[in-house]
Amino acid sequence: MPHTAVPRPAFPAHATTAVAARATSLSKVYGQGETQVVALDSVDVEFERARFTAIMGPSGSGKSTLMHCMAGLDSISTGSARIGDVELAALNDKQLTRLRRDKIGFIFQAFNLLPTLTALENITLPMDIAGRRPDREWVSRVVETVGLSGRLGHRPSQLSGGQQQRVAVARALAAQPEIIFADEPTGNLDSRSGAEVLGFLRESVQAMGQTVVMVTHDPVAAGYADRVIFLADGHIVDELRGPTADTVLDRMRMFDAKGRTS
Ligand SMILES: Nc1ncnc2c1ncn2[C@@H]1O[C@H](COP(=O)(O)OP(=O)(O)OP(=O)(O)O)[C@@H](O)[C@H]1O
Repeated sequence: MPHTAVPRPAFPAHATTAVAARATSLSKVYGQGETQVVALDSVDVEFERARFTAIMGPSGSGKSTLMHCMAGLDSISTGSARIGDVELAALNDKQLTRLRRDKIGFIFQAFNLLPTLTALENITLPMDIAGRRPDREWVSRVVETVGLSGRLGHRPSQLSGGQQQRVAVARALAAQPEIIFADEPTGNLDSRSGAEVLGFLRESVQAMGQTVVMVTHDPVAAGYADRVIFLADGHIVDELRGPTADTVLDRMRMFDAKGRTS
């Protein structure tokens, strides 16, 4: 389906790149000596702009580590992690904080909303902190897309889990980040609310040209993505384009069978 071109603000240096984020020979080692764990072992991956990528793999395979390293939440050991053309390892703490604030959106399993603020205040909070004036038209479009129009004055405690997660999705989308990283964003939701949230993420990619990278264990969630990459033992072992829940499940079964026979 064609993507609607949406004017994007602020980051002309990246506007021509088709890749929103890239890892090259990225390794991450925790600890030293006997307790050393190689969480990522020379990973090469590109996250294409205006695409929805899911990261899957067994527990401990390195999914969260990859996401945290790419999002500048964790340092890398060797190799390279870039957002657009920016090499994360070259930034000092202050620059990294600014990059995360200005260019990256986060959606976590816990919604991380501030209880004393309304839904709308939560949505615009990152921009308020950054001293950026929210683009009202854009925020309205996001709010409408995620179906929150009638709930903007509510505080998180007055919203259902699904609605709270939609606020978290809207908060990530409203600032028009270069890339959104989502860690099990539907893990705490019932299947209907989860489907809604995934539908909104899908819509944000398709209609708004957003780039989304999502860690998930759920083949149904991965079926909303354009592409699934599979991690095992800190390596990317496979990828699937145009996945469906069934093809993802088949691929996972294949890995399980291999794991049992090898
Ligand atoms: N801070 C840390 N210190 C030491 N080891 C760590 C740390 N964080 C992660 N690890 C190890 O790195 C490996 C990869 O962990 P990671 O959390 O990335 O896996 P995951 O695929 O996200 O797992 P899960 O699906 O269970 O969340 C694991 O062996 C884990 O124990």
